[in-house]
Amino acid sequence: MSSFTSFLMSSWKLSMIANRRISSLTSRNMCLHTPLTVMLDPLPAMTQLLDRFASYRIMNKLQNSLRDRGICSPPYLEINTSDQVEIRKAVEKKQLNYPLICKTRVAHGSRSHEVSVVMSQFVLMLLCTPLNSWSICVWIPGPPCVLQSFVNHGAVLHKVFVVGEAHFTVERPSLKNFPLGPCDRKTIFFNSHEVSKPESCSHLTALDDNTPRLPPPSGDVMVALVKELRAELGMALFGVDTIVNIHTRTLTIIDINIFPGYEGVPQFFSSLLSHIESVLKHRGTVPPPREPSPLPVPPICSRRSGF
Ligand SMILES: Nc1ncnc2c1ncn2[C@@H]1O[C@H](COP(=O)(O)OP(=O)(O)OP(=O)(O)O)[C@@H](O)[C@H]1O
Ligand SMILES: O=P(O)(O)O[C@H]1[C@H](OP(=O)(O)O)[C@@H](OP(=O)(O)O)[C@@H](O)[C@@H](O)[C@@H]1OP(=O)(O)O
Ligand SMILES: [Mg+2]
Repeated sequence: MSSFTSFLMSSWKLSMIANRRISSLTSRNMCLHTPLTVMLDPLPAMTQLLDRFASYRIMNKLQNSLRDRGICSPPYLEINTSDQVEIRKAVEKKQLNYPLICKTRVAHGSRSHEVSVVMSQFVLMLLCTPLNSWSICVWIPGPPCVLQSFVNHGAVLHKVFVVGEAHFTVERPSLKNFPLGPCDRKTIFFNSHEVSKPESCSHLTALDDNTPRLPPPSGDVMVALVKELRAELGMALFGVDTIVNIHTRTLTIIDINIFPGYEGVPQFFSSLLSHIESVLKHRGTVPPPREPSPLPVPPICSRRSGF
């Protein structure tokens, strides 16, 4: 790793540590100094979703409690190293399936939506070689990042927008199906906002006409997912991105977002007002939301500890 990259990594780690301290101090201070201030969502709960390592652990934990409802999240690995042998071993041990989708550890911000789909072990290695210190200039995700098994889902994303007790599901374009298993296709690089915004129109989302369309996920399953996630996160304003596996029909969680855009939800403003009214009405009568609990640490591909 170049000294420049180390410098970036150290700054980022420091800023993450500082952010955590600031966010916990800020929320405490705000409540102490302005007792009339009502926090709609606790800052520590929001801060954890800036880090995909944390949000993927939550998704992984959730699938244990929701497996009976046919909900899961794809297997993934936290990557903290450029050591190719170590990464290859970890991918094999965790039984991740190619293609693999690679996302930055930091989940929000302009550099956080550069994603790649890696088709084979060989290309995966290239991504993680010193080449990547150079490729940081074009923002190809490299360590720290997550590798997640790609799930074929017929190019439809079901975005769930949560506002307190209410939630709304909108369909968005998404990545098309790819052949399962390693193959010698080139790695695909894209920005998530080019494929999954309402107006997105990309060759990466274009399906053959004869690809069957799956029915949308059942309302009951969505209710169960949102209920569990609200309790787990201790939050009321967030988004969860889901897809339906075309082979198993399982509802699959791929991402959780802090206070998303709610685009395509005309009821957002009225729902937010109802939520605020409800929060004010029950103020002091309900226990404060849970602090984020320490999560079990999954296999990490690293010789260093995280931050
Ligand atoms: N495991 C997966 N299997 C198949 N497709 C996936 C998977 N993960 C992500 N995708 C595709 O990649 C897109 C971007 O992924 P993701 O939502 O994790 O990125 P993001 O940058 O956090 O996006 P957003 O800004 O919407 O939060 C998804 O909308 C979906 O099309
Ligand atoms: O608000 P911004 O433009 O910054 O973008 C946010 C975007 O909201 P938008 O819909 O208003 O664009 C969200 O999209 P939807 O889930 O709602 O589709 C989601 O992608 C966030 O990750 C983005 O936050 P960022 O990572 O950039 O901080
Ligand atoms: Mg996201």
